[in-house]
Amino acid sequence: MGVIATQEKEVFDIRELNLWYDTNHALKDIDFPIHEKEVTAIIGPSGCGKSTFIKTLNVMNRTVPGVRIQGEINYRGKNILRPKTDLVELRKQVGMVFQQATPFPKSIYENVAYGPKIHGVHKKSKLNEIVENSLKGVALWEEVKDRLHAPALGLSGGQQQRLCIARALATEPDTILMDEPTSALDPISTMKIEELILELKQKYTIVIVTHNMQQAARVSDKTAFFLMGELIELDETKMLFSNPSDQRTEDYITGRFG
Ligand SMILES: Nc1ncnc2c1ncn2[C@@H]1O[C@H](COP(=O)(O)OP(=O)(O)OP(=O)(O)O)[C@@H](O)[C@H]1O
Repeated sequence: MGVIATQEKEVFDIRELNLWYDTNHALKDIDFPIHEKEVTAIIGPSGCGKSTFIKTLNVMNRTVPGVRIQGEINYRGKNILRPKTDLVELRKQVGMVFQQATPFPKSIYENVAYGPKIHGVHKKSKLNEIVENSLKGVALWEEVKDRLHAPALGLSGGQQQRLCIARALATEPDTILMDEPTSALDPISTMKIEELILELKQKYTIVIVTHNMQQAARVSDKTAFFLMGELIELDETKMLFSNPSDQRTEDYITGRFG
């Protein structure tokens, strides 16, 4: 595995993470640091454990029947796999955006205001401010400011995905997890999300699962290559794509399999 010599601040420090779905050993002894205000991309062939890994970062898969998780996921110094972790608070800090944009069947405004309301913000002027700032944060404000109370499901796919990112921003997170956020989008909407990712990393730590190696190369600082549940290589993106240290990484990025 490529070694990263770094003084950067760790947001996640994952140690010997193992996950089984019944007898299927889906994540194997993963050691993985994730650094602040960087974009970390996860690549690898179908079924290698990318989604499983990213979902584990905000403990989304603990309730899947038959799941068993071992090891440590230290987030800002605390092991979030401990049973007493406050998952509502964790997910406020570590937001998630999925492959299919999943707005609630409510207005654009309500989609963004929902999270802050759950966390106790009820003052209308404060909610208005959060909605405006979050939508500006994803470059959607100009497109929707005159129809904030229209149904979110009336937006285009790309707009819906940006709305979902705005919804994640509304709770003032620290980290945003993105599981193939552009795989259902056309090239222009994809480009907008990629531009957004590069802007968001000024303020947030981002982890993105992608099938698309060019996308990983365009948006990420670090790239991790998974294969059959193992983390094969984690390195600076430029290094991983130009001079991988593991033959399996080289075979994958040069299209010999996958
Ligand atoms: N909810 C689940 N229940 C049982 N097994 C699962 C579940 N989710 C994933 N798996 C299994 O875990 C392994 C890793 O799957 P995962 O979805 O994490 O891979 P992936 O790399 O994200 O794949 P893809 O690129 O196709 O989305 C696979 O063998 C898959 O069948």
